[in-house]
Amino acid sequence: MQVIGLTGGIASGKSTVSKLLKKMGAVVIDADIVSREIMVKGTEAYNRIVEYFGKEILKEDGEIDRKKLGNIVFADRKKLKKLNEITHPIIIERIKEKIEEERKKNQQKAIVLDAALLIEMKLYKMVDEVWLVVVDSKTQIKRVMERDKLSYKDAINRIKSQMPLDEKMKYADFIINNSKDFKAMEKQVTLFWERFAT
Ligand SMILES: CC(C)(COP(=O)(O)OP(=O)(O)OC[C@H]1O[C@@H](n2cnc3c(N)ncnc32)[C@H](O)[C@@H]1O)[C@@H](O)C(=O)NCCC(=O)NCCS
Ligand SMILES: Nc1ncnc2c1ncn2[C@@H]1O[C@H](COP(=O)(O)OP(=O)(O)OP(=O)(O)O)[C@@H](O)[C@H]1O
Repeated sequence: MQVIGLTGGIASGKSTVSKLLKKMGAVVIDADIVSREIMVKGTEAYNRIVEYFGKEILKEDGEIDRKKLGNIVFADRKKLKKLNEITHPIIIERIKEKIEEERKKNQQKAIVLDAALLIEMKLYKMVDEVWLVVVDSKTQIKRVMERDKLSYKDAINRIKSQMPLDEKMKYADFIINNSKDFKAMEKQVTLFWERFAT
């Protein structure tokens, strides 16, 4: 079974595109969900994160307060680097396993790996094609601010913590422009999917 690596900057529309691909018959592996699963209470990642960031980042139930941790790491490059060092090797291993599990089941038309950091984490090496969702900078800032209820400055900080779009473009086999409405995006995705799945 072929694997599509779906990537793009924060709030570019990856989840929106992957929902559509799911309807069309793909199974989706979401790297953000994997990143949540590998740091629940009691895991190796959890222990190392608490050791480095302190108990202040925990909620009352002892789980990691992701909003708090996000606010810390997206404002401090060194701390983000540390969080990445702790989590990325574990996320990569878990994604590899998930791809293998889906390959064995062989129930869907394709596997979609939805990962904002597909290039940064070198996950693109595991996929057959890279699809990049792009959005113009103004629209991206607006969507981040609205969806995540962030200030302009915080939205910019998050966008800047990722690889610049022109760098990502070098790795892309196909580019989905999501600066316009849902319909315009759907049209492009349908065309790419028809070519891919037939
Ligand atoms: C910082 C954390 C706690 C914030 O959690 P939160 O639930 O608020 O956000 P969520 O995980 O859903 O991520 C939302 C978006 O933020 C961006 N983002 C997440 N992690 C990173 C990172 N390490 N570097 C740059 N951007 C990131 C992505 O665009 C992602 O889609 C969380 O993102 C995290 O643990 N990140 C480290 C693991 C990681 O790199 N995950 C992304 C795998 S592709
Ligand atoms: N074409 C569009 N027109 C208007 N709003 C859109 C469009 N595509 C996506 N959005 C909205 O923009 C926001 C970001 O989209 P989405 O959550 O799919 O991005 P993402 O790339 O998965 O984000 P992240 O990297 O944070 O996981 C959402 O609120 C979504 O509803």
